[in-house]
Amino acid sequence: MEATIQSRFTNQKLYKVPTVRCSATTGKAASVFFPNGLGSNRADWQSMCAIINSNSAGLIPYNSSSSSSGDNTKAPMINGHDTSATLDIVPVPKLPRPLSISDLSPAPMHGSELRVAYQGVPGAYSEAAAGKAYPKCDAIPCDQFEVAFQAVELWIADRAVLPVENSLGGSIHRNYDLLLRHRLHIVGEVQLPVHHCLLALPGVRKECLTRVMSHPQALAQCEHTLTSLGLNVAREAFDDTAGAAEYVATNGLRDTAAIASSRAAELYGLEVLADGIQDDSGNVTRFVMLAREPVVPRTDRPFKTSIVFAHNGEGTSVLFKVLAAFAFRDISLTKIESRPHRSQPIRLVDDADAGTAKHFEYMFYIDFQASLAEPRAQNALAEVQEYTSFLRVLGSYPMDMTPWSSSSSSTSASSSGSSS
Ligand SMILES: O=C(O)C(=O)C[C@]1(C(=O)O)C=C[C@@H](O)C=C1
Repeated sequence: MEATIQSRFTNQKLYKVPTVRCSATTGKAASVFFPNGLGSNRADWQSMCAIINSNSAGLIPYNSSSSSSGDNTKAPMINGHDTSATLDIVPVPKLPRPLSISDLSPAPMHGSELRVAYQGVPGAYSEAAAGKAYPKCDAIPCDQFEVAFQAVELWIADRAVLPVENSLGGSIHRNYDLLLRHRLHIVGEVQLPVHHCLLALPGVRKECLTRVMSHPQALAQCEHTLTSLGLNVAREAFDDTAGAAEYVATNGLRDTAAIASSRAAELYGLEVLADGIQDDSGNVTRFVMLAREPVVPRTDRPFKTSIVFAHNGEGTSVLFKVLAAFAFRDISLTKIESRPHRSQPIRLVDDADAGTAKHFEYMFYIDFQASLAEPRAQNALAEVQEYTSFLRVLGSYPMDMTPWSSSSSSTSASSSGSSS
């Protein structure tokens, strides 16, 4: 079966492309031939959109007979999954390319004073968190958490905004480990209600799906809802939610859906098959803001302080003593996390500035509700220092007090479009 792509501006027929349609009876995608296999990366996708827009001959020119010659029964496969052309290709706006370890070249500024690094591509929840933390900032995508740290250290960005915990999936351990390895300071936090959508190419129905891709946290946050929607299909992890949406779009995957935000659907030309698919309507992710310099702690508004400590002596009572140091001063803890740390030594510096490498079994991370400007917090930390071999304050920063309600931020799963 073939169809035409028409110019959006002149209605002139530009190319003919074979289409794929899901069989009404089996729900399986029919095999089709696509003349120029769609590219598998952002550059290919953008240049393809440019080709379509500029009427160049990237696809088979209309009236050409070449599509009917040769083996035209096979769709190109991406990792074993069917791809096909889509008639609903929506050219994506020119999106910034994520920074990577091998390419940390500064992104152009868009007139904003503050550049904020986040992990993922445009449409990721981390981008939304950066916008919530710093409205009107220049959000800079990075392909890994590590790169976001480096971007701030190398003055390519002024801040990084990174997820540390989700109300359903728990801690994002990688960022706890990176907080320890890098020298940045936590200067704030934002809580972001996370409202997931099931996205697919236009015209694709739920019955056609053999795979759902997303960030592992997002897959975990939607596990039960996917099952209740009858989607007992393969799950595939991706670096970030919006990246999964982009991958489905750029590769024309009609048997794969992505879990991502509605903004990702708009950016990558996907349709929302189901809305609010997170297992808990109160799904929230906590992000921290990082900077090269700490904020000056204050007492005129609620502050939180984050610390990390370790102890390499004998005995199990250290943790008990540390917790008591806060309890006796009526300081509430909002988080305690332990991370195994045997393989990486920490360099400890003594009063004579002599460094020694020490191995610790575990690192303990604690967040408590007090400002470092408060004497009770300073006294608690002085006591903690006595019991431990290593103590570092990761930051003392204003708490995110924004009220949000689960009913306004997300709703229970509902299906829309052609998914029924
Ligand atoms: O993939 C994204 O969109 C992200 O911003 C990452 C991330 C995470 O790491 O937890 C952020 C919020 C959601 O919990 C799901 C994924």
